[in-house]
Amino acid sequence: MATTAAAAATTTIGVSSLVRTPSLDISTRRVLLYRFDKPRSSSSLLKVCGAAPRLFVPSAIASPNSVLSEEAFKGFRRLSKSPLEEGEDEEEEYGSDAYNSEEEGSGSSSAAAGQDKDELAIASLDLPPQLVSTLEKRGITHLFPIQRAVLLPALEGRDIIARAKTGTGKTLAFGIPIIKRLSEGDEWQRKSRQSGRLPRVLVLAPTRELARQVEKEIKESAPYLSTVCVYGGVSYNIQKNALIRGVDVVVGTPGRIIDLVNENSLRLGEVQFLVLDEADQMLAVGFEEDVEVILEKLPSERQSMLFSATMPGWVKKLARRNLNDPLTIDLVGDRDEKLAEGIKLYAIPTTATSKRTILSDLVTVYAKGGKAIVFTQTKRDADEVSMALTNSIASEALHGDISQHQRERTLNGFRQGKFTVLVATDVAARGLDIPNVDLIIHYELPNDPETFVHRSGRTGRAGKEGTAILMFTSSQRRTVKSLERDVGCRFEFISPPQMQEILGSSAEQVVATLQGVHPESIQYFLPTAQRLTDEQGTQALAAALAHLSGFSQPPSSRSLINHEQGWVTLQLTREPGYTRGFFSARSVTGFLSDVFPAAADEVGKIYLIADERIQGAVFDLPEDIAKELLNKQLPPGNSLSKITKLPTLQDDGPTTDNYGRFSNRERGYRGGSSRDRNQRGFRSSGARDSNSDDGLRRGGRVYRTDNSWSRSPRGSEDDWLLGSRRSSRSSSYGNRDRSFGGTCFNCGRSGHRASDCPNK
Ligand SMILES: Nc1ncnc2c1ncn2[C@@H]1O[C@H](COP(=O)(O)OP(=O)(O)OP(=O)(O)O)[C@@H](O)[C@H]1O
Repeated sequence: MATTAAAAATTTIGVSSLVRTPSLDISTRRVLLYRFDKPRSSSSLLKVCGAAPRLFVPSAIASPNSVLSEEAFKGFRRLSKSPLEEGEDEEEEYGSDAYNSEEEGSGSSSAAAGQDKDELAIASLDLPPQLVSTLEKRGITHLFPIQRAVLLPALEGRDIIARAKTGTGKTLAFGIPIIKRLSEGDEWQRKSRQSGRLPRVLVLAPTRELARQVEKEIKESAPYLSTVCVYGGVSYNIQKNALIRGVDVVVGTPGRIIDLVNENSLRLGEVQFLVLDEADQMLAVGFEEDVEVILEKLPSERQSMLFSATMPGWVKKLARRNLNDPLTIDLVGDRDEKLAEGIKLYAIPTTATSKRTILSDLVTVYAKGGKAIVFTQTKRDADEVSMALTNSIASEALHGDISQHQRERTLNGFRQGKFTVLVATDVAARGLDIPNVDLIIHYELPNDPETFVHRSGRTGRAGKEGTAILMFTSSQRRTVKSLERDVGCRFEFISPPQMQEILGSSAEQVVATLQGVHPESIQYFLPTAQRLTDEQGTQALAAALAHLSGFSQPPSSRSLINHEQGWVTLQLTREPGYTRGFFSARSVTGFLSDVFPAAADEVGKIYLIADERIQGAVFDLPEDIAKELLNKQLPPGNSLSKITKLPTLQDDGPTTDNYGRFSNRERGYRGGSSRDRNQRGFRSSGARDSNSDDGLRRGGRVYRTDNSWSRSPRGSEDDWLLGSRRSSRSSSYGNRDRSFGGTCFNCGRSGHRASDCPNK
C-alpha cells in the first residue's frame, strides 16, 4: 500500500536540526514571505510558492519530534506512480506529454519550476481516480501548500493541528486525505452499500454557513460519499431522515449535533476521523462545552485534525486532552503577515457623520461593480448600513437575527451576483467562501487582529487578488497602527474618493452593465439612438450615462475634510510678512470675521497645513457661503481658493475635535441656527442618523490599552454607555491624563493645549 510505503520513507528529524538547516529555512521563508505580483488564476498560489512548504513548526503541545515529510511526499509520488518516474510504460500509461523525466535533471530553472508544479499535480498522486476527476472538473489540479503539508501525515494517520492563511484551501487539506482513506479497501466497498451505516467522519464547524461550505466542498469532491450537514435553525426531519438512510460524513455545528446525539438519531460510535474546523471560533461563539461533550462521545481510536487561526488556552487544552501526539503544521508563522498574499490593504480616516457617504463612494470606486462585503459590529448596524446603501447600490444584510432560510437565500443571491454588496456581522460571515469577492470594507474596526484577518480573508481567496479597506476615526488611529503590528501588514492611507473618481467609476460600471443588454432589446432602441446621435452627437450618450449612473442632477460638492455633502473645503494661505504672531486656527476665524462674518459663523473644522514654508490652513464652509466668500475682496497677503485635494495637515493627534474650539463641531445639531440644514445639502437622514448610530454603537468595540486587544467587559449593546461616556469626557473636556499631540492655537507650539499655554 502506498500509505505504508510512504510512512516507511518518512524521515524523522528533531526541531533543532530543522532550524539549523539553512536550505530548509530558506525554502520555508520563500513560501511564507513571497509576495504576489499579480496572481490571477486559481493556481497562482502554486506558481508563486513554487515548492511546497517544508517546515512543520512544533508548538508547545506538538510532538517534540516533528516530521519532515518532504522525502516521504516524494516517496508517496514515486511509489504511487513508479512506472512514470522510473520511465517504465510511460507512454502507455500517461501519454508523452504527461511528464518529462529528462527535464527533471536538467537543472534549468524552467525545468525546476515545472518539476515543482508537477510535484503538486493531483493526478500524479495516488488518489482515487474518481476524486482526481471530480477535483479536476472543479479546476483543482494541483495541491495548495497547506494541502501538501497535511496530506502525508494525515494519510499516515497522525493527529494534526494546522494553521494556514485564509482562503488557502484548508477544507481540502483535511478533505483529500479523509476521502482517500474512506474510499479505499474492501471495507469501504462493503460499507458504502449498507443502508443505515453510521458516519465515519465528523466535522465540527462553528457556524452554519461554514458547515454548509465544508459539506459543499466534500460533496463536490466526492459525490459518491454520503455527506450530511446538520445545523440549527432548520427542521430536524430532513437531517434525521438522511442520517437514517446511512451516511459517511457528518458536518455540523455542535449544538445541533448534540441534540441529534441525545435523541439517538446520530450515533458517533464508528467515527474514525474527527475534524475541528476553526476551533478558536468555537470558543468565540460559545460552543466550548458542546464540543467537549461531543468529543467524549467519540471512539478513542480515531484520527483527529484541528484547524485554528489562534491557540487560545481552551484550544490548547482541548488538543492536549483529545489529540494523540499531534503534529503541528503552521504555514502562517508569528512574525509574518497573516493575510493571504494578493490582498491590497487601505485605511481611510472618517468621521461618524461622513462614514456612510464615504462607504458608498468606496464601494463604487474600489469594487468597480464587483462583489463587496461590508463588516459591521452589530446586527442593527448591518441592517441600517445595508438599508442606507440600497438607495444607490443593491445590498443585503446578513446576521444572526435573520432566519436560516433567509440567510441561505441571501448568500445564494450574493454568490449569483443578484446584488453586489453584503453587509454582515462577524459571526455570520466567518469562514464564508464566496468566489470573487473584490472588496472588503471594515466599516467598524474589528474586535481583534484575528477578526481583521478573517474578515479580510473573504477576498483574495485561492490565489486571487482583492482589496480590503479599514475605516477608522481619528481617535482610532493608534489601534490601526497596532493592527499593522499585530497582523504584520501595512496599510496605504487613502482619502475619500474624489467626485471625479466616483463619476468615472460609476460610468464604467454602467458601461459594464450595458454589455449585458440583450442584442434583441438593443434593436428596439436603435432608431431613437440614431436620431439622438444625429441631433446631439456624443452628448446624447453622455446624458444616458449620467442618468444611469444616478447623476441626473449635477453632484453636490463635498467637504474634503469630513466628506459631507453641500460643504466645500477652502484653503487660506498668508504670506509670512502679513502674519501677526503665529498663524493659527484663530488667525483663520479672525480673517473670516473681517472679510465675511457669516463665514466665521459657519466655518467647520480648521486644520493647519503641515508645511513649514507655508502659513496656511484648510477649512470647511457650506457651499453657498463659500461661493460668496470667494467673491469678496481679500486683505493684502491672503489668498483663498477652493481645493480638490487636501495638503498634508498638521498632527490630527487630539482625540477631541479640538480644532473645533473655533469651529462648529456640532453643527448638525446645534440649536438656534437660523439656517435650514437640509437646504445646506445635509443628507437629511444620512448625516444625522449615522452620527447618532455611531455614537450608540461606540461600545462593544475594543478598548485597546497597553497595546493589548481586549473586548469591553460588558456586552456590546449597553457597552456604548461606557464608551460614550469615555469619549464624551475626552471630547468635551479633553482628557488631561493623556499627552496632547496637537498644536496650541495660542502660541503655535505643539504638546499643549491653548488652555494650558504658558504664553496666554
Ligand atoms: N488546490 C486547489 N486549487 C484550486 N482551488 C482550490 C484548491 N483548494 C481549494 N481551492 C478553492 O479555494 C477556495 C478556498 O478554500 P477553503 O474555503 O477551503 O479555504 P480556507 O483556507 O478554509 O479559508 P478560510 O480560512 O477563509 O475558511 C475554495 O473555493 C476552494 O474550492
